[in-house]
Amino acid sequence: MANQLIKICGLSTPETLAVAVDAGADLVGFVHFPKSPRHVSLETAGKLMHQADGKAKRVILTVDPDDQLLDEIMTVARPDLLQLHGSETIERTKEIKTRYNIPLIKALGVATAHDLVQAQKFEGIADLLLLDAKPAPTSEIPGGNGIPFDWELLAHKSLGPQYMLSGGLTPDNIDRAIRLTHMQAVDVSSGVESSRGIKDIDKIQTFIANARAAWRSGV
Ligand SMILES: O=C(O)c1ccccc1N[C@@H]1O[C@H](COP(=O)(O)O)[C@@H](O)[C@H]1O
Repeated sequence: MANQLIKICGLSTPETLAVAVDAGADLVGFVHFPKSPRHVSLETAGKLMHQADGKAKRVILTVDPDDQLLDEIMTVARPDLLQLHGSETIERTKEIKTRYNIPLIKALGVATAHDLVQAQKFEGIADLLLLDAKPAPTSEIPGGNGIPFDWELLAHKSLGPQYMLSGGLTPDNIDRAIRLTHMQAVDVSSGVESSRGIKDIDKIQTFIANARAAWRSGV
């Protein structure tokens, strides 16, 4: 994979997937979590994955999956990477890595500097550590809520290339987010939608162009 990574998550149609891939997304994500407005069945995910084969790395996002679901994901959808976006512990993450031997993205909620210390404990266990805002207590879903956390927490850190920034990123704020945090990997879902769960072609293209421009300018 490239040094700088852009992941477009929550894709659910062939048209928007094609736009993301053509615009240069490095990773494309499919959400398999029934409470999400972006949920796709594993059969649909499998078809979308086939479409993106060889063009972008394909990610299935799940929340606290048990082994039965993971077995199904590996057989039916066959992703390149698995995103764990629940409260999977270090032990559970290690167990999944050992059992399935697949690159893992582990999402970690951030609200304070202490959360970054907690996130660092997953270094070397998951392949990418996705820093996301913590969901509101009333939220139905643990991510994909379009909420940013305080990027100033990352401003004077030099986190390695295994860290990925997410949470409330948009085409309008991605330049500032990259300049402030110096992150080399970013992930977006809500910020490239016209309404909840509906991806917007222009926003996908602009997000990717703006992220690449920020990195090109030397941050
Ligand atoms: O997108 C979802 O519906 C979703 C559901 C359950 C867990 C995570 C989900 N999305 C991920 O959340 C982050 C941030 O998203 P946003 O850009 O703030 O909307 C991102 O990694 C999505 O992949």
